[in-house]
Amino acid sequence: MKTPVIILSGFLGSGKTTLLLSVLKECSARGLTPGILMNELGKRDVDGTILEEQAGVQVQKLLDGCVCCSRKSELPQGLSTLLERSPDVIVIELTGVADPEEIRRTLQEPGLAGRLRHHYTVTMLDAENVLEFNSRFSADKELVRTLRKQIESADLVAVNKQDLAAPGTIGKIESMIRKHNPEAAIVYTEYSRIDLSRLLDGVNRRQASKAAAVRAGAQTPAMEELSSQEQHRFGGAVDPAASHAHHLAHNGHGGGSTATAHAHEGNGGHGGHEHHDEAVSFSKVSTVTLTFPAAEQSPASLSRERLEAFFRECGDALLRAKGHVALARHEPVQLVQYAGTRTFWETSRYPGAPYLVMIGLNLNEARLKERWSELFR
Ligand SMILES: Nc1nc2c(ncn2[C@@H]2O[C@H](COP(=O)(O)OP(=O)(O)OP(=O)(O)O)[C@@H](O)[C@H]2O)c(=O)[nH]1
Repeated sequence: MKTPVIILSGFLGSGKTTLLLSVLKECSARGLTPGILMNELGKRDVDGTILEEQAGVQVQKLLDGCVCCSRKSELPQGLSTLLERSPDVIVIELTGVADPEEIRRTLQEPGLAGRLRHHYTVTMLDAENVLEFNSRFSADKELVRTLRKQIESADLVAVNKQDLAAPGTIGKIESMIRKHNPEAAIVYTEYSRIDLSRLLDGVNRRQASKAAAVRAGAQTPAMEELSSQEQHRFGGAVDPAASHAHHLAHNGHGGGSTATAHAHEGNGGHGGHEHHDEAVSFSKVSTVTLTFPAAEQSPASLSRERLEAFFRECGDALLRAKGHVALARHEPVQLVQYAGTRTFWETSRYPGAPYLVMIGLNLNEARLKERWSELFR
């Protein structure tokens, strides 16, 4: 029996992890065992920690790069590791700059095609900001193209953050989605609350299906049938030419001809991963991880206001920030999330050393680190 795979896609901060948390709850209510694969651009795993903390699940993590390009060769191994745990369904949360179509192609590779089937792709959109992306990212054509592909390859587009959207924008967003994807279902959500039967209907418990198959004296044909329907719906087998074109495109734009350009972590973040020489990349998105000085070296320490001003100072270059931060006045450690120009705060139970991951376009790492250290003077 092939294991169904759900792909969660969408730009940075659009609500993928929020959706994943409700998918996990629903899996639990349905008695399903999920396998989670989470990909992060940065070296630190903020979202995986949230899932482990809030949903108590084990997460297979692929950090420090994107599984649609620089970390692509690690995806099959990550999926195989998950399959060893015999999950009923696998959910892949992509980075905000991943092309879900590349993941679908990987699922069709020999070695995986017989064990996995694509079940559903959901793309989350940030209703407050999505209409500005084309002009905001006009200098990074590959990023614009990837965001378009996220919409094109979705079975369901969730226009999230309705509470923050300006009146009158919804019609424009819907027209934009329809231009790129005439068939996808569209839903309008707050905090990624969607009808999860769309995603989970057709996902069965392995044990239950096995028993049914034994009773029927046959394999479970329904699953295999769905798989071929899916293949038909999405154009059948992998088109090697299309795949090749994608990689040429990766190579040809944005000046990023090496893997380090896509999710480059300053400070040699990609060292030690031998596949990088052959990987290609496209976007100018990069990450920088900021750490905290020891408490005794930072008597003035950090406040929420100063940190929010620090984010604002980065301007349009900053796309996303997240981390567990230690603040002044003995406040408990905070999970801070900067997404779409807003900052969200939550008390964190993260027990490790505090840190902050900054994700942006052409981030100036040296300048960022200098300004960061000034916050503690
Ligand atoms: N106001 C508001 N905030 C939301 C909504 N959905 C999600 N958020 C918040 O937006 C922030 C980012 O949400 P995530 O679910 O982490 O987004 P993501 O797409 O997983 O982010 P990355 O993995 O970094 O790309 C979090 O602080 C969420 O609580 C919404 O509908 N309204």
